[in-house]
Amino acid sequence: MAASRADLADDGFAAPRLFSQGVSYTYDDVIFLPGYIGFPADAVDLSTRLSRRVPLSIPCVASPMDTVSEATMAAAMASLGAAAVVHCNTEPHAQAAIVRAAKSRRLPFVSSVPFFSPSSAPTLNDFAGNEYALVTQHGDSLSTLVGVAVAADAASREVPVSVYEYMRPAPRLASASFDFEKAAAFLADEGLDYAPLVSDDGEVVDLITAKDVERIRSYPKLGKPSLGADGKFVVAASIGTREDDKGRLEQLVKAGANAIVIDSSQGNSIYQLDMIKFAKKMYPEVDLIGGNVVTIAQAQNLIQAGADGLRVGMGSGSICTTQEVCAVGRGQATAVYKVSSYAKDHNVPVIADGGISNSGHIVKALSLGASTVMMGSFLAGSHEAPGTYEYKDGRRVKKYRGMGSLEAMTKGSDARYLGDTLKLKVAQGVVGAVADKGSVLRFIPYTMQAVKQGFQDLGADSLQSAHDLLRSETLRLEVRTGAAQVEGGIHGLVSYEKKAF
Ligand SMILES: NC(=O)C1=CN([C@@H]2O[C@H](COP(=O)(O)OP(=O)(O)OC[C@H]3O[C@@H](n4cnc5c(N)ncnc54)[C@H](O)[C@@H]3O)[C@@H](O)[C@H]2O)C=CC1
Ligand SMILES: O=c1[nH]c(=O)c2[nH+]cn([C@@H]3O[C@H](COP(=O)(O)O)[C@@H](O)[C@H]3O)c2[nH]1
Ligand SMILES: [K+]
Repeated sequence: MAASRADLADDGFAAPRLFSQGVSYTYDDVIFLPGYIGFPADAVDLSTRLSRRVPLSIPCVASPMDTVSEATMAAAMASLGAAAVVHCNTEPHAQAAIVRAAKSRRLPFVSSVPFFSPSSAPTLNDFAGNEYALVTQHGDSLSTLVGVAVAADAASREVPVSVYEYMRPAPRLASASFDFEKAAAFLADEGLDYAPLVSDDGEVVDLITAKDVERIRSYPKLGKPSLGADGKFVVAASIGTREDDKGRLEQLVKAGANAIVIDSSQGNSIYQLDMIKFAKKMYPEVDLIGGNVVTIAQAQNLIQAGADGLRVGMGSGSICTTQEVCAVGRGQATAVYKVSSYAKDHNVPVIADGGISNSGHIVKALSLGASTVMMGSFLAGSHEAPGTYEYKDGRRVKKYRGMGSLEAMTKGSDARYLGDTLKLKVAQGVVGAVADKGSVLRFIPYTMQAVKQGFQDLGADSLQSAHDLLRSETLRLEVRTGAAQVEGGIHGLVSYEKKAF
């Protein structure tokens, strides 16, 4: 006998019913009921939008944090079809330089190769762990390339000598517009171990080595990169809402930032509304992402002011203490669902920001209406995040800190972060460390494969299809009890090894 309509309607809750009970739920609280699989997992299309006019091929965004998003992260994320938002905890010209660096190439990395002038006498330390350095007329990227210095050659001298005594002649130059396959073919065809990359206007942008090629070849094949209308990598950048952020905004737009994120924990402020209106008037061609918001009323104000995207999440971040300190915020599943259900009617994509620690959280965020997820801790242990690895209790870790931590506030955002309005500084974030996760070029593709499998289980072959299932109330979900959450995790084993891929 076929199940009755009433039986079907009673099996699990539709989202509007679940999220209207006065309970703040987060990702782990809820679980989706499976749908019908009518297609292979590989057929799932994860393409999406960061904001109204910025398409991405995968729904991942790196947080605007100084331990997450600088040039290397931005280039790697764009080459994967995702995007990074370059943080603003630095001088405007330095932030703009990061945006420019990431946009000046088509390779999935930015190496921090040092530049020397021919007369300089660097020590091995000056190579900062790099095997090579570029020698240019004036020791900067804008002057003519005259040679390449090899660290081993510097190390073999008893005392530092001028670079020109041992530098090697500059090999044939590769174009900074070469993508990875083209650059790899160039090195192979020319039989080179390394080649400097030079932009169309003659700036020496970087150096690619055969070792880089080998390393990148060991990762999953790169997909469709995120390219803007300018044909360059999509790179976003953040600003604050102070008067001097207007100058920062101008520099970022000039550097080619494809989207601007106004970075605040509580976006529904007169300061942000004024900044959105100003930016939309001055730079109508650049997408503006407002936030953070967690309610429909907040979202409404930002959308009315002209926001092209919304960042959703308050207190959900792993390093975040806002809910504890200020008693405001919302469970992230509820926040994403509520804001998305309003923003969709205005064609404004939602970024689910914070609280992502596994692929299941990504499936949940996207199926609850988000167009992308923004991640801090998930990416901060990667090779591409700023900073160097350290050892803590025998584990290789990288520092990860909240932008509202005392340490980050005193680093640079002092003025913007309370400094000039409040005499007494109170932290809303902590400083910590996260485990080494290897390269984002390796673990993001695996994570996206897991997300595709989740979508397949739901019966959604795209983000749009997941959103349709949600809105038509075909997608069913339930709250998990504490015991159900324990059951859903690994349990009852004496020991185990957890290896995701
Ligand atoms: N997503 C989250 O839950 C949270 C994120 N954060 C992160 O920490 C960093 C700092 O966040 P916030 O403290 O919210 O920064 P914010 O710059 O928005 O606010 C800091 C303080 O400055 C004030 N302010 C801003 N513009 C002003 C102006 N033009 N004139 C006078 N006063 C002004 C604000 O009202 C607030 O009191 C950001 O990177 C943010 O993403 C911090 C807390 C929570
Ligand atoms: O309360 C906070 N205090 C802070 O100091 C802070 N710094 C960042 N953020 C927010 O956390 C997000 C990253 O969260 P995850 O590590 O969970 O991915 C980020 O994307 C931000 O939204 C903060 N929140
Ligand atoms: K938190």
